[in-house]
Amino acid sequence: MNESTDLANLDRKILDLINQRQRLVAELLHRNGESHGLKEALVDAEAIVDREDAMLSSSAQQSILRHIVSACYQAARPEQVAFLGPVDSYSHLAGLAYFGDGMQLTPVSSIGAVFDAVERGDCQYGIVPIENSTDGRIVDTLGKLADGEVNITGELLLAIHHNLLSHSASDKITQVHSKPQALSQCRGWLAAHMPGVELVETASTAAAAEAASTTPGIAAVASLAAGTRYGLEVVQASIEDNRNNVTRFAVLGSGQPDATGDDKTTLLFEVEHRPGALADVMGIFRDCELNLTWIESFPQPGRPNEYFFIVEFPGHQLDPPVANMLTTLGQQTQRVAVLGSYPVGRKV
Ligand SMILES: O=C(O)C(=O)C[C@]1(C(=O)O)C=C[C@@H](O)C=C1
Repeated sequence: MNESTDLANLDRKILDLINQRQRLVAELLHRNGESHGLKEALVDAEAIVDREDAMLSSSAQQSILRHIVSACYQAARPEQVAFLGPVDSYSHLAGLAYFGDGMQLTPVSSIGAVFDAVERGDCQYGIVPIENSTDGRIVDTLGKLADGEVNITGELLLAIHHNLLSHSASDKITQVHSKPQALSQCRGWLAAHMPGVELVETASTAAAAEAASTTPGIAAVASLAAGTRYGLEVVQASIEDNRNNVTRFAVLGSGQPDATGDDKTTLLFEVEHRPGALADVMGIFRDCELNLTWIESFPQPGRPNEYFFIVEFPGHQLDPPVANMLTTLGQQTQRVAVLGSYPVGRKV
């Protein structure tokens, strides 16, 4: 037997095992219904990747397992994830990294449409950017989260490296297209290297790459994957102003994930319009020893000078310190809504 036959035999065994696994998933879903969904299965799969003896890195093992887990679920019970498209947007790349490519990822045309698809039940999950390390919060996402129709069920932190992509050489570029957040993350580089070139806002970075592919003189700020898909040249790679540029994505769904021991909670609250109201709420977090990792204020539509607040802190809403804090907060604020308690996300 030569090495290539050995390898082919191993591959057959791997496929047999995956098929065996798929049948087991189908049986479990038939018996237990919705109680153990894809999201929980992905969390379980991550937890078993801890093999010191393995030659593959733990991130490679995780990525292989994620694809197998999602392909098995997809075959047993097809589910869809809505994302801001077209394909090869950063939201698409985040969806692939989180769910694996066995899952059906469905492009829609705006962040609002991702929420709508999950609310209507057309898609079981959605993935949306929530915060960028250079540019801050993503307003469209926070506005829709405040409606409270869907939950955050997970998160993923994606390293973002932008590229200037075009059919034209840099001295022939007359317009640079991209989503406002992406243009903003590169504003220093664009001011230094493309002075006087018109900046045009698009619905997504991948939509910008599509536009650049059809019109000479247009360049896009987008992912390398989008450049390859649309046959564009890389005029300049890594043009983000901050080398550690990271966007945090929220995974939307209708369920409430169980506690895992390494969770965080995203919370929305509204306080009375009176002196010290916000300080009183901060005192509740202090007394319950909950360390805030994010705080955002957001204007109340149609109520000048009034705001709602979104905060995040470690812990699950069913953990006793968090549950106690929620009871007190409920008594002292006008509105409290847990937007999600979910496992702390990994960075890819
Ligand atoms: O336009 C895209 O490719 C997106 O997925 C959206 C988005 C965003 O709005 O933050 C996501 C990540 C990057 O920060 C830039 C753009």
